[in-house]
Amino acid sequence: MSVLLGVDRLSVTYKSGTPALQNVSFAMNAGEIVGIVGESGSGKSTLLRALLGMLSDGGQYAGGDIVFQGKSIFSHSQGDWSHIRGKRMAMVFQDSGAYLNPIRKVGSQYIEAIRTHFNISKKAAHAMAVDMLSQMGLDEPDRMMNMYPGQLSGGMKQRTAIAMAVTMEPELLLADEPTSALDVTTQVEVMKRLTDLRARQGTGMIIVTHNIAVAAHMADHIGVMQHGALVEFGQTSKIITDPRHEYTRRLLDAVPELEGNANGK
Ligand SMILES: Nc1ncnc2c1ncn2[C@@H]1O[C@H](COP(=O)(O)OP(=O)(O)OP(=O)(O)O)[C@@H](O)[C@H]1O
Repeated sequence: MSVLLGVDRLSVTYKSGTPALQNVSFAMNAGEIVGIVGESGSGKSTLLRALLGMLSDGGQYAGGDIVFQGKSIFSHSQGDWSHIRGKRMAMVFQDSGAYLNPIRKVGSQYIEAIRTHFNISKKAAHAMAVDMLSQMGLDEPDRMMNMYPGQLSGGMKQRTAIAMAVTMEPELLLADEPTSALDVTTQVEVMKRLTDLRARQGTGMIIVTHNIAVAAHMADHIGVMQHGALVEFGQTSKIITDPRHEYTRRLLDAVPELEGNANGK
């Protein structure tokens, strides 16, 4: 398997002085799912934004390197990088669905997004969009294309946003709490669709979640963050059965039903 992403001693600080990432290192292969867990403020969102080259205001790289498909992201020109972003690497947020343009029909914004990356007809883009909406488990995707975002439920909007992000068949999908604003049934459904997508398209994913049980269920590797540091990173089965770090044990203890819980609770 080829290495998709290598993160080497990455550090990020905010102008406020907060060291948000401290010497974070890990690597993942193409088509793998990595789950990143940790408490609020531990640096999970900062990590995803840093990987995408999109630190929020006041954030700056303070050391280290990010190598995506064999090339440091810092060696790309701005233009090349924005092309990579959105096609080979895509991101979805907890409330991505809320960012759909409310005054344009779903279909017209979806088709436009596809055609900025693929030189294809509107008709072909329409077919691609409908196919991906149905793969995300949305009924009547043809009808949805003619609707405005305001006519869709929160779950439908979020699934549409995820569909739009993965239509370009990115090699890496960065997902920041992609389902936490959804009801539990929809969460399970969307997570299942994401694992199906990996099986079908070989999409590598980094999924940030508060919930180590979700990570344990989906991910091949789990990374645990605390105070900006990646305190533990390893194979999911190993992290669950033999956690090295006290903080990981505490996270696992909070989900007693998890199979293989180290303490057997
Ligand atoms: N734009 C910003 N300016 C200044 N400090 C920031 C900014 N964004 C995040 N931080 C700080 O950086 C640290 C890491 O924040 P980050 O949002 O990455 O954590 P997180 O693990 O994603 O938290 P959550 O689970 O609540 O989203 C925190 O101390 C936070 O206060």
